[in-house]
Amino acid sequence: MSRKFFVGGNWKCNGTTEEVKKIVSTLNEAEVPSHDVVEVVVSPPFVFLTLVKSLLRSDFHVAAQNCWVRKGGAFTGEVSAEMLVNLGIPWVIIGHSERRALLNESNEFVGDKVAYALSQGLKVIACIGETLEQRESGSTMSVVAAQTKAIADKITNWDNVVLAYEPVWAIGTGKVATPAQAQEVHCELRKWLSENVGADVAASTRIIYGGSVNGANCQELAGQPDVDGFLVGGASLKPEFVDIIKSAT
Ligand SMILES: CCCS(=O)(=O)CCC(=O)O
Repeated sequence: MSRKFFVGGNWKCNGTTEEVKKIVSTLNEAEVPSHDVVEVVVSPPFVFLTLVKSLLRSDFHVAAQNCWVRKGGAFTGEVSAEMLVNLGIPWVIIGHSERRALLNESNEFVGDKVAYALSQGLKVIACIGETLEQRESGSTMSVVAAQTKAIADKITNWDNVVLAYEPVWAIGTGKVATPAQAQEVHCELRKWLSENVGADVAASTRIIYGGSVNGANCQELAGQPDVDGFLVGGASLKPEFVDIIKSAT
C-alpha cells in the first residue's frame, strides 16, 4: 500500500503578521509536487491560524499546535478542539515533546487528547519520541511503544492520524537522527502497529520524522522506506521548506 508523503511545518512560537504573510506568499508561489503525491500542512501559532487559513493556497492545509480536549471547558489561554472545528482548522498537533516535558502531558493524557480531537472531527499529528537519556540507556523502542500504546488504547480508527517520531535530542538542536536511526525506529513502530493494532493500519499510517530536518538532509531521510514525511521546525519558516516538500518521493 502506498502512503501519501506528508510534510508538516511547525512554526512554533515565531512570526509577526508581516513575516507570516511573507512565508505564506512564498508557499503560494512554490512549484511543488501535486497534492496526490504530497500532503502539506503548516502550523502557525494560534493567533495566526485564521489569517494563514485565509491566505494559504487551497492545496495546503493548516494545523493548530495543540488543543485542549477535556469535557467541561478549557483552561484559560487554551483553545478547544471545538473552537478549531468551528474555525475550519482541520489538523492539530498533539503530544509534542515540549508539552510532555514542560506541561507534564502524560502518555495517557496524550491518548485522551488524540481520541477527543478525532471524535470532534479533527485530523491529528500525534508526536512520540525519546530523550537522549532514554536513547543512551537503550530504551528508545520501549518508550515510543508505550507512547503509541497509550494512543492505540483510546482510538479504533487511525485514518486521520499521522504518527510523528521526534527524537527529543534532535529538536531545535541541529542534531538530526541519521537516516538509519530514523528508519530503524520507524520500521519498529510499523511492526508494533502491525502486531498490536493490525496489518492494514500499519501499512496505511504515515510515520513522519521530526528533528532538525532541513534542505540538505531531507532527501536521504525521505529515501528511507518507512519515513513517510516530516514535521519540520525552523526550516519550515524559510524558503528551504519548499525543497523539503519537493523531497516527496
Ligand atoms: C515531531 C516534532 C518535530 S518539531 O515540530 O518540534 C520540529 C523539530 C525541529 O525541526 O527541530
